Amino acid sequence: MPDSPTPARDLRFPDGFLWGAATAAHQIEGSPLADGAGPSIWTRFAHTPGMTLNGDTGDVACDHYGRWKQDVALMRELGLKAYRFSVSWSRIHPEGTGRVNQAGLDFYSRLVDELLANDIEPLLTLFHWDLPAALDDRGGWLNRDCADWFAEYGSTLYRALDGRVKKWATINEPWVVTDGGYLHGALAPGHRSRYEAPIAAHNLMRAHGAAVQAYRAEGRHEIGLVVNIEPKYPASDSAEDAAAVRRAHAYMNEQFLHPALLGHYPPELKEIFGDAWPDWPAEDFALIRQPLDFVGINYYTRSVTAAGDSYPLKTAVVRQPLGTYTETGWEVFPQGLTDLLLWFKDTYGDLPVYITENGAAFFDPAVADEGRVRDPLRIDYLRKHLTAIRDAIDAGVDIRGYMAWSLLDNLEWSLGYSKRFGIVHVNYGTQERTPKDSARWYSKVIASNGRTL
Ligand SMILES: OC[C@@H]1[C@@H](O)[C@H](O)[C@@H](O)c2nc(CNc3ccccc3)cn21
Repeated sequence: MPDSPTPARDLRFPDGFLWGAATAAHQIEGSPLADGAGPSIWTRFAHTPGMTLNGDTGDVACDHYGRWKQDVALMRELGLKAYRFSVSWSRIHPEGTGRVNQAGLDFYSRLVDELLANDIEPLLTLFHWDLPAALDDRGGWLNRDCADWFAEYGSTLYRALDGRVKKWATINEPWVVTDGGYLHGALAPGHRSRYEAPIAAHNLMRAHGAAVQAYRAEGRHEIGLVVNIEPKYPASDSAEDAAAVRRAHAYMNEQFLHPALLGHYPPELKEIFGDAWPDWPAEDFALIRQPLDFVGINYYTRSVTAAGDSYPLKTAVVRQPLGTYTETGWEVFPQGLTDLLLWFKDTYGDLPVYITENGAAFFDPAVADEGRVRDPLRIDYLRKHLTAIRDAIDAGVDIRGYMAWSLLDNLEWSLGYSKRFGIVHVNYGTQERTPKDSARWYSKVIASNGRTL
């Protein structure tokens, strides 16, 4: 008798697995100064000549501020169970603190009600990089008062929305904010200082802790932190490359999760920043380390890492000759997501995890005559990463949901509108939305809870 064929693997995801898609305010809303909103650092940065590709700004973006109702209808048509979005702080507090702009609150209140009316669960991110310009004028994340500013802003939203919003995240990707905005300067506010970066990073985490503390006083549901992490693999078995991996892993993957979940920094950060790494007050870690209900992990790629001359890590990322790369130059490596999730569980325990971002920019064709956008590479990317998540679940990682990045093609920060991550195509001239093949495929995945992967 031939061996029984390998049983087809049941790829079904756990009952109640939360399937959704993600966006961020500055990237889709447009109308940054409408209805009493104050400017953010991204409005200021994008209007500074030379800061963004082609001088692209968020003045119009996807006009979600005007088209939010049709966008929710589109989410409903696609069968999304959840929608991760961020709130523009300066719509709520135009000066960052103090005066509340009711029209700004009303926009998000209407959006949340429309989501709930369409059986879509809102996942709200307080801060997705668009700091009020008025607070940057007061030092921004370099000012220790930012913890109080952020807690005040969070409390304004908790009081207005908690109960309708039951899953909150404080900060999206503190690593990108500090590495891009304070160390290398490619992102707003465009600073380039190895002295400022650790201060901004530490204050972001103090602000995270203060916002969680404020939530425990005002809110009755769940709150977490969202980080971008990626596995670092040595380019060779040399001691130099092993040390480079250790530095790169500490700098990206542990710099924020360690203080938030363990109450201390990895020792490599002092090695990396040297005299630019302050001695932090012990009481800061009691503030930062607040019990969380979940962690959001944004996963895109891995880094094969060698010793090198990058600043300040002294590493190099080694391109893989046989690798597949996306339009943003990121290697497609789904196994890295499984490896990373197993590391997270081993390091931080059984805290629930949401994959709060995963997706890719590929060169998508224009909308074809029959109204289709063929994006097979994106379907392949998403399928492989969902399979990698399934592997991690089978290995015991408590993964509660998946938010595809992104619902819509949108403004890719300094790269402007040059990179399309959406499962829905946006014609920026007409603002027409066209679900890509990946959106249609994802709808079937959601409807079958992963069986049709
Ligand atoms: O780049 C795609 C998305 C971006 O549009 C989101 O706003 C942001 O949350 C986001 N984070 C990453 C993670 N990686 C990253 C690395 C270097 C610079 C910027 C992002 C990718 N993305």
